[in-house]
Amino acid sequence: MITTVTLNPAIDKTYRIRELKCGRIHRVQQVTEAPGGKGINVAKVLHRLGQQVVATGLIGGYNGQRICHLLDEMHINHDFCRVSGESRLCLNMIDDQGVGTEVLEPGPAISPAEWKRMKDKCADLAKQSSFVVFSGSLPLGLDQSAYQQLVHLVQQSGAKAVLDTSGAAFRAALDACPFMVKPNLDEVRQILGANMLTREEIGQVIQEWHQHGVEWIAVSLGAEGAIVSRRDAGAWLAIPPQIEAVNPVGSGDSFVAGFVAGLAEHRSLEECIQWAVACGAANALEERAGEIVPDRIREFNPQVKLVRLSIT
Ligand SMILES: Nc1ncnc2c1ncn2[C@@H]1O[C@H](COP(=O)(O)OP(=O)(O)OP(=O)(O)O)[C@@H](O)[C@H]1O
Ligand SMILES: O=P(O)(O)OC[C@@]1(O)O[C@H](CO)[C@@H](O)[C@@H]1O
Repeated sequence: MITTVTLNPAIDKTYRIRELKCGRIHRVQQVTEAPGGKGINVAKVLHRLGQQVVATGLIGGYNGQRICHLLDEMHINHDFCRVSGESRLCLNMIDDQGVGTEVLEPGPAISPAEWKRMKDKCADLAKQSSFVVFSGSLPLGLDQSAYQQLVHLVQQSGAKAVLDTSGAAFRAALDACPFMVKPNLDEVRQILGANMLTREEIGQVIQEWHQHGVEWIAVSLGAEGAIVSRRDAGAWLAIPPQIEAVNPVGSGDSFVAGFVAGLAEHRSLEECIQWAVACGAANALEERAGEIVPDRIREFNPQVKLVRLSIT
């Protein structure tokens, strides 16, 4: 079984708007709604790939009920910790040019008792899981060490932790040596406090994280693909097929899902990378995050190019 942990789930709303301008009234052309938050997107893709998955995390209020209802409709197993606050709404407004503008609520405030229940649930689910995937931002009230605590706890029970988050929470979690991390390039820049990064500088960071004990590192680069590195095995630049993206929100989550599905099926290193990149590209063609078409992944998979890099 694979467990996905979303500490800050969301109802993802996508608005199609002709032209977005501050200070104006906008009439929405089309509205779509989906259960979201990064870990929930990972669960949706894993489910589509035929993996046995359970989605957990902290969920509350009417939005929380709605998220559970939407997951039930998709036949996705979930086992969330209920909290007293209201789960958030995340808005993505896409204009006629295809430019997306995201507005993300902070999420509810979590009490120490709610956090304790979350840790207990993670420990229980980890005992039944080969992989536990942690994705997304932290809701209010949680310490920046939240992922560090959870990664430590699940890896103690033998499951492998995969982490996709940003900022201080990411930095702190590195101390617990997650099995895999997947920041995007902006997140790496933010972690290092750098505006620009050369390929060599990305290589140095990857080396540093490997030395820390992280086995797999993927730095995703949007339409340009990803740099993926395995400790003691080297690094690759993976280039996706060129596509006309519809909505790339959730491509990172789809990448993580594809990668973990490959690992769970004991596929080769190259196959895991290609599958992940194909999933990311397939997601970018859908209106809703994580609702990829498996046939499209099979179509894209052989089109993903792998170039060996000499950065590690
Ligand atoms: N426009 C695109 N065309 C082809 N492939 C894409 C495109 N956008 C994303 N991908 C694929 O998906 C992967 C992940 O995308 P990206 O780097 O945007 O992740 P992210 O920023 O973490 O996304 P999110 O946080 O919205 O899930 C990329 O490495 C790439 O392989
Ligand atoms: O605030 P976070 O957790 O960093 O990001 C939340 C979010 O933008 O990420 C997903 C796409 O990756 C969306 O489903 C969701 O709304």
